[in-house]
Amino acid sequence: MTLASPPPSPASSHGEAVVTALSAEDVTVRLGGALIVDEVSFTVEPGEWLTVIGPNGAGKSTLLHAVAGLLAFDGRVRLYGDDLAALPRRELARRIAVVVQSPVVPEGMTVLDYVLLGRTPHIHALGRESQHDVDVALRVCERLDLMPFTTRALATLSGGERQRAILARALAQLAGTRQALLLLDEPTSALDIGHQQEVLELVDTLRAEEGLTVVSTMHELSIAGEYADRLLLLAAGRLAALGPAAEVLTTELLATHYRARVRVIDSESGPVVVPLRPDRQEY
Ligand SMILES: Nc1ncnc2c1ncn2[C@@H]1O[C@H](COP(=O)(O)OP(=O)(O)OP(=O)(O)O)[C@@H](O)[C@H]1O
Repeated sequence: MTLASPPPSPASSHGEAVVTALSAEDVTVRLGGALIVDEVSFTVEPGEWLTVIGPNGAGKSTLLHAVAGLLAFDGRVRLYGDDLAALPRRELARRIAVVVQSPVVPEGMTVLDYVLLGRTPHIHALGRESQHDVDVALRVCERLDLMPFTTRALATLSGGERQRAILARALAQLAGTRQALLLLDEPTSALDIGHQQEVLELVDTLRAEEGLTVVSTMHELSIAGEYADRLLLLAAGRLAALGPAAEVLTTELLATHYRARVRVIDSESGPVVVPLRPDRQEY
């Protein structure tokens, strides 16, 4: 069953061979006169999961919003070779779905109607959603175990259920779209560890099954390292490190950029970051 983008095509819409899903070149964002993101460059391959980490205020959300085309920036972002600045907004909305930290949810809106909002870029101006759009929304709800909640107001859901509904809207948005990108800003910040796992496993499954390319931000470093193929460490708006978790989650880098004293334990699933109390040498 296809919910999101089918496995990416090896060619861009211009016909040339393209292997990179997302390419950011010298992305720079200024807000209120301040330099928030400073010449950040990176690439993400189709089906890859890149997670941006970094201390509070480093510019993670700002970078994600720039890549989503939601913020003005200098530099260049390409989506499967297509310059983001040249893409019509409607196409952008079909190809990039963003799950923001606290989305504005219309009061009283049911889960199904909220998920259907994801189909907006696919509906003709002044048109209504088609039966196909409703079918897509229902399939996504089914996939995310939301069927018992479709007629419930979103506001009445628990944090974990609501997070699944927000993800469902994003997946409904990308359904049937080739060369799509899922951007997740702190997708698990309000969730307990069980629900964190549930949401992240789901994204990972969809990535494997549908070839979704994912870029997220996250504070939980060990979990970020466990799910992402690579981590991008952002510090004061600049790229401080980029690579597999084992290369980025080091005591030295975390001490320098987070001012944190931590112990990094190697485990089967990757590095586990444990805070070290000042009066303790070891756990
Ligand atoms: N409109 C604005 N004008 C001026 N500064 C802004 C504006 N919006 C955000 N900032 C600043 O940009 C910096 C980066 O914010 P951003 O939300 O991108 O950081 P973050 O790394 O996602 O932080 P956190 O981990 O705390 O969520 C912060 O210092 C914030 O105060």
